[in-house]
Amino acid sequence: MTNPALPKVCIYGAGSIGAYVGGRLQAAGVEVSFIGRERIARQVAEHGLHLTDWQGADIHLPVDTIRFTTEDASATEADVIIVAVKSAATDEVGKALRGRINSDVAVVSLQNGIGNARTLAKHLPDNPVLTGMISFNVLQRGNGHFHAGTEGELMCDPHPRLEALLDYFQAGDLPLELRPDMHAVQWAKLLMNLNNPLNALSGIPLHDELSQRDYRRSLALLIDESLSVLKRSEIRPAKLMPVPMSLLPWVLRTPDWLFARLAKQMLAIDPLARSSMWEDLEAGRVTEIDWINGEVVRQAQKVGASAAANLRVIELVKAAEKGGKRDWSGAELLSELKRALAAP
Ligand SMILES: NC(=O)C1=CN([C@@H]2O[C@H](COP(=O)(O)OP(=O)(O)OC[C@H]3O[C@@H](n4cnc5c(N)ncnc54)[C@H](OP(=O)(O)O)[C@@H]3O)[C@@H](O)[C@H]2O)C=CC1
Ligand SMILES: CC(C)(CO)C(=O)C(=O)O
Repeated sequence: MTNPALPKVCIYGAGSIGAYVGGRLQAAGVEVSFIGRERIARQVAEHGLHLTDWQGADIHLPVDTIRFTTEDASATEADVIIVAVKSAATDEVGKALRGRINSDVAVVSLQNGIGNARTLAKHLPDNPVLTGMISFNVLQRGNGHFHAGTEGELMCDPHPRLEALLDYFQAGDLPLELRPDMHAVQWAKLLMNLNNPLNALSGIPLHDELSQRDYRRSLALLIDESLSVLKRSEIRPAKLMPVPMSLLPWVLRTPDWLFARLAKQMLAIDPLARSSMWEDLEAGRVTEIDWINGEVVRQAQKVGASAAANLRVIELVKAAEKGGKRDWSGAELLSELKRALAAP
C-alpha cells in the first residue's frame, strides 16, 4: 500500500538503471510508473521485475503491480521524473516532456556525462531540473531481471520532493545524498567513467579488465590527461573515493598483486558486471563516448590543452560502433594511447 502524500515517481527510460532504481523504490513503497521501449515492456508484461544485487538482495515485483508504458503521456501524473535514457536520447525526452508537465514537477537526470541536465533544462525552462549521479553498475540479464553488480550510491541536487523520498531511497538500498556541488560530483564520476570505453573495447567483464595492469595503465593515462585539462579549467572534481583523484593514476599503475591489496573496493565487483558502454556496443547502439571522453576533449579545446589519448579512445569506440575490433588486449590499448600521446 503506497502513501498518497508521497511524491509519485516516473522513470523515463526504463532500462538497466531506470528499471532497477524504479523497481527498488516501488518495492520500498513509492508509487512508480515506468516509460520505456517495447523490448523491456514485453519482458515486464511476461515476467514482472526481478531485481537482485551483489549482496544477495532478491526482489520480485509481480506483473500486475507494474505500471509500464511505451507512451510519453504517463509522465504527466508524476511529481518527480527520473530520466535514465542514454545521453543520445536526452534531447528527445526533453522535447517529449515540453508542455506536458506542470512547472512544479522535479526532473532528475540520473545519467552519466556532464550536460544532460542542461539539455533537459533547455526544453523545460520552468521546471526544477536536477543533476543526479549513480555510481553503481546495473546489468540486464533478460526476462525482466536487473542485477546491481557493485556497491555505490546516488547523489543529487537538493529538492524538497527528493527530501520527502529520502527514507524510501534508503529502504530500497539506494542511499541518496543531496548535495550542493553536483558539478564537481559529475566530473569526478566522469573520471571513473573513462574506464567505460576501455571496458567496452576489452570485451571482458570489469573485474577481469581492472585486474590487468595494462588496462589500468591505459585508464591511468586517460585520467592523468583529463586531470590536467580540469586543472587548467579550474574545475575541481569532488572526492568520491577513499583515494584522492590525484593519486588514483599511481594506484592504477601498481603491479597486480599490490593493486589487489590497495584497491580492494575497486575490485569488489560482481564477476559478470560490465560497463554500460559495453552493453551499448553489444546491442549495436550508439554509445555515450561523445558525452564522456568527448566532454574532456571539448573542455581541452576550450582551454587550449591536449587530449590526444581521449581523442584516440573516441576513434576506437566509433570504429567499434561500426563493427570494428572489440577484443583489445591491455597491451594493445596502452600502445595505441602512448602512440597518440607521442604524435606531434
Ligand atoms: N548501466 C549502468 O550500470 C550505469 C549507467 N549509468 C548511466 O545511466 C544512464 C542510463 O543507462 P542504462 O540504464 O545503462 O541505459 P539503458 O540503455 O539500459 O536504458 C535506457 C532505456 O531507455 C530506453 N529509451 C531510449 N529512448 C527512450 C525514449 N525516448 N522513451 C522511452 N524509453 C527510451 C532505451 O530503449 P532502447 O534501448 O530501445 O533505446 C533503454 O531501454 C546512462 O547515462 C548511463 O551512462 C550510470 C551508472 C551505471
Ligand atoms: C558503474 C560504472 C562506473 C561502471 O560500470 C558506470 O557508470 C557505467 O557502467 O556506466
